[in-house]
This record gives sequence, C-alpha cells and structure tokens, in this order.
Amino acid sequence: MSPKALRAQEPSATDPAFIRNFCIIAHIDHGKSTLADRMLQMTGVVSDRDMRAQYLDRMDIERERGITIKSQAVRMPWSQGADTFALNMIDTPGHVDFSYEVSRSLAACEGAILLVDAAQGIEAQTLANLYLALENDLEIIPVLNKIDLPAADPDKYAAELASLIGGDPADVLRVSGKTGMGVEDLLDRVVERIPAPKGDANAPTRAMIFDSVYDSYRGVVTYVRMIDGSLSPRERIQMMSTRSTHELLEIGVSSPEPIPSKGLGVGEVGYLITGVKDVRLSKVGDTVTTLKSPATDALPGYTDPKPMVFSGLYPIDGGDYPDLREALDKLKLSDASLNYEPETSVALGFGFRCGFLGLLHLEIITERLEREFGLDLITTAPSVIYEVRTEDKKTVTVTNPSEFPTGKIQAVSEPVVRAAILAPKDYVGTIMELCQSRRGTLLGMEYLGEDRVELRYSMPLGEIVFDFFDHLKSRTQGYASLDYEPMGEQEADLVKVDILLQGEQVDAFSAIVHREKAYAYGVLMTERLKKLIPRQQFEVPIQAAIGARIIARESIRAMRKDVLAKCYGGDITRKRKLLEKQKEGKKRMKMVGKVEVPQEAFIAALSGDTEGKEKK
Ligand SMILES: Nc1nc2c(ncn2[C@@H]2O[C@H](COP(=O)(O)OP(=O)(O)OP(=O)(O)O)[C@@H](O)[C@H]2O)c(=O)[nH]1
Repeated sequence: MSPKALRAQEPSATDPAFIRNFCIIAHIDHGKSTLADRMLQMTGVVSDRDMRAQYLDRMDIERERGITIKSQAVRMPWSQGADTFALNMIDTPGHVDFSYEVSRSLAACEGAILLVDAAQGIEAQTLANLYLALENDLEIIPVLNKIDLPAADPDKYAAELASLIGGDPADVLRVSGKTGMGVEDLLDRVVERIPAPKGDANAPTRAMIFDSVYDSYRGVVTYVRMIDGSLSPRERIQMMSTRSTHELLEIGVSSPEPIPSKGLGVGEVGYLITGVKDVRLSKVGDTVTTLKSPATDALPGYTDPKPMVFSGLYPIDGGDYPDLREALDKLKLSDASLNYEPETSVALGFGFRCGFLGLLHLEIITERLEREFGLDLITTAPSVIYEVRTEDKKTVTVTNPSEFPTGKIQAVSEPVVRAAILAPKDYVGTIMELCQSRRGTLLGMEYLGEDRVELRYSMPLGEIVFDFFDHLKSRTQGYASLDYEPMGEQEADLVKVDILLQGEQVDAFSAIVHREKAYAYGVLMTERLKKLIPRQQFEVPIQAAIGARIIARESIRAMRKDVLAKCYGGDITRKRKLLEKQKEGKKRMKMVGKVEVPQEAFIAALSGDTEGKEKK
C-alpha cells in the first residue's frame, strides 16, 4: 500500500473544496478497469489481500469478457500535504452500445482521464468519448497506459494525443495500470487539475440520478451526484419527474463496498436506498429533492436510450415460455434499456420481440438468459426500425419483417448512423470497399499522426447490425475500430423478401433488404435451407419472393424409399428401434404446412452470415 494512502483518512465533513469527481474514458481494452483496480489498491480502499482483477466489474459476464457494462462509482481518499481529498471515480463502459451510460457518468464529473494504450494509439471510441467529455465541459487529463509493454511507443502517441487535444506532449502522463508505475502521479494530477464541484449548500436539495441498479437483497440502489443542498437518512425524498415520494432507508458512499453515512452534501457522489423494487421508479436522469423544501426546477435530464436493434427471442422448448417471461421481467429490473413484448411465429411458436441498444447488448442479454436462467433460445436475425408509408397515406413502424405492410408502398425510411472507423492507412482500400458494399457514403477522411486514418461514413444502421464489425475486423486483421451514432433517417428502396416452403411462408426467415440485395438474400436462404431440411415423402419447393414475385427457387426431392424398407424380414426389434428413433427425432420437428423442419435447421439457417460465409 502506498505511504500516502496510509495517511489518508475519510475526509471530515464534506467540504466541496476537497472533493474531486472524475471518470476514466478510453477505448475498449485500453486498460480502464485495470487502472481503476490499481487506484483502489494505492488509495487503500481495497486491501492487497481482497484485491481481485477488475474489482468494479461485478457481473460474471463482465469479468469473463473483460468488458464493463454497468458504470460504478467509488470513493477513494488521497492525501496531499496535510489535506485529504475524496476522489470519486466513476467507471464507464467503453463499448459503443453503452455510450449512453458514458454520457450519464460524464455529467456527474468535473474532469476525465483520457486513457490511451501506448502500444495502440487513439481509437474510434477514444475520439467519441473525448467529444462527449468536451461537450460536458470536462477538464481532460491525457494519459498513456501500458507503458510496460515492449511494443509501447509513448513518444509517438504522446505527440498524437497532444495534437488531438492541444497542449504539450510532455504533459501527457505515462502509466502502467498493471505495474502501478506512474499511478500516484496521476492521482496527484487529478487533485491539482480537476476543479472542485460547485453548488449551493443552502438551496433546496437537488441530486442527479446517474445510475440505478437492482440488488436482490437491498432492492434498488440509486447512485446520485449531489448538486445543491444535502440529504440525510430517514428524510422523505421526492423524484421530480414522477412526483413519487420515498423514505431514505439508507444513504452512503461506495468505497467500493457500501458505507452508510450520516449525510451527503454538495458535490458528493453516493447511493440511496428506499426499498423500491423496480428501477423504473428510480429513473436515471431524474432529479431527487426533499419533501421538506422541494426544489422547483429539475436538473437537465438525459435522453432515454432508445432501442436500435430488434430481435425475436424464442425458447427452443416451447414449455419454457413462462420461464422466459419471468427471466425477462427480472432482467428488466436492472436494465431499464431492455424492451420486450410477446410475439408469435408460425415457425418458432411463442416468444418475445426484444429491443436492444445494439448487437453487443443483444448478445449479453441472450447470454445472461441462457446462463443465469438456464434457458435455451433461438434469436431471429436482428432488425432495425423502419417507417413504411403506404399509398393510402398510412405510416407503419416496422421492427419485425412480418409487420411490413402488404399493399402498395410509397416509401420506406431506415435509420442512418454516422460511423467513424480508425485504422492504419494500409487498410483504407479494403475498408472503403466494405463500406461501399454496405451502402455507405464517405463523409470525410483524416490522418491522425503518420499512419492512422479516420474514415467517416454515413451508413444505414441495418447494414451495420448484421455482421459489419466482424467483416471490418477480419479485413483489417483486427486493427480497425468502429464507433457510430444515430444521424436520422433516409428513404431507401427496401423490400421484404419472404421465404416459402411448399407455398407456406416461414415468418422467421423474412427479411427487409435493399432491392439490389434481395436476389442474393433469396438465393442464399433457399440454398441454405435445401441443405438443412431433410427429404420428405413428397417434393418440397423452397422459394424466395418479393410479394407475389418469386425471385429464387430450389427444391428438395421426394424421398424414394421408406425407412423400413431395408429392414426386410422379420427382425421386429430392429424395426421397433428404428421407429422409436424416428419418433424421438420428430419431437424436435416443427411443422410448416405439411413439411417437417428440424429445429436445428431454423437455428442453423438463422445463425449464418449474410454474405454467404458461415460463422464458426
Ligand atoms: N501490459 C499491460 N497490460 C495491461 C495494462 N493495463 C491493462 N492491461 C491489459 O489489457 C487488457 C484490457 O484491460 P481492461 O482493464 O480490462 O480494459 P478496459 O479498458 O477496462 O476494458 P473495458 O472495460 O471493456 O472497456 C487486459 O488484458 C489487461 O490485463 C498495463 O498497464 N500493461
């Protein structure tokens, strides 16, 4: 433990002059969580014995995948001379899907550590997060991490960082979250550079909710940043947007385990427990005030995160449907950004249409459902939100291809994003080719330093959600990084392609695609299904169609012999075994009209890649 930390004690009352609120912003994997771990250790809030990697990442999935999903706040004491400061660090996720969590955390801080891997340099999310921090008027401390790596090139990247934010490359701190080198200097710099919070201690209380987490023992734990006034235990509080009132059962600070306190004053970051069981009653972005002297104006809130990607979730075993509903209800308690409503599919039975912030969010939710709730699921191809205007002047919002109107269509609009891709300059050609094949329009291109290029594209979100990131990574040997933000809608020539088995539409395979790609999608799906569906007693045509027009066709030839034909003679046990085996197989069959389709065929057909290359 550092000698400085030994001197450190809990700050007495909480004079805002001795508080520093900051966050660490970085591209994914640049070492934010590791640096946070070192800070916890060096300030003595976590003893060496209790230390475990990525202390703040509490979810199993977070730890296994090494990513941070939910932001966490932690208070650390740090001494300078005779003064002890309370440093409130708010950990933020680095992935694009969770950028709304980043903006929430930023609004609770006065400064940010901009952390860049000294062997990688600036990446797409470094820029995206830096812009968010600058929009919030935060003081930026530029830092290069992982300087212990042999491949680190701190001189080069210090110059890159300094030219990005202005300033002297010599001012860029160099640290290693792994060895702890430079971390004490960094904590000193946080105290020196980041402004103390400002607020009015005598004004009516206003605290901003920046996170709300469901805890199965304590109910909802709400994280707040105090702006004006104060809060104390047993006080009655009011949530300004819903006007709902609650009693404060406990308030305190996380250090990083919860420590109850007698009060929270101006500039402090802490938690509240009121006994409510639903995070929706403690809405992120809402303002907390007291009933005794309520504030009149709420603090500016955050915009609610909107789901961008939709997918159907179906239990493989239809009997698990009630369990799936219960599991989603439980997840919703801790993840207000998850949306779902029941839907049925001819092919897949009963399930839910779910809205997610992005593909990673989708993956995490399905993985949690499978792991924490033991469910086996099929997810349908992800879709975005389309607005379809019909000739009779109606507008239909479509999140599922099956909702696509059948009559005459006047126009279809789709969401568009501004995508920023950063990569070494040698890959520019292959990236441009990929973006063009995904209907991207180049908005601009800029060199950052000698060999890194930032390409900016406007691109339909629907083209990104499929497998764009996988392709980008494989074309650039993993060197490219991607960030995107919504930039509105555009009209496009989009059509719904249906897949029919013996004339019956299989809803799970319908897709909304650009007219130019409709034929390729039709051919791909019909060929794939031909391989996956076993022969039946009769010939089965597989067709792809736009409305009534067939655009691709394959057929599965009829089975010639029956299964028992080879069991001629009297061996009854063999015959029975064969029939039983067949019966067993039938259980996992779904009927589409008269055609028996094995469950696995649906899963395999849905998990393939749109460009014809199967996923590993
Ligand atoms: N050599 C070296 N490796 C480091 C250092 N800091 C982090 N790493 C490694 O880099 C990887 C990513 O580190 P994390 O701390 O999980 O990265 P992160 O930025 O928190 O990632 P997200 O939470 O997903 O945004 C891990 O394998 C760490 O062990 C460092 O200073 N030196």
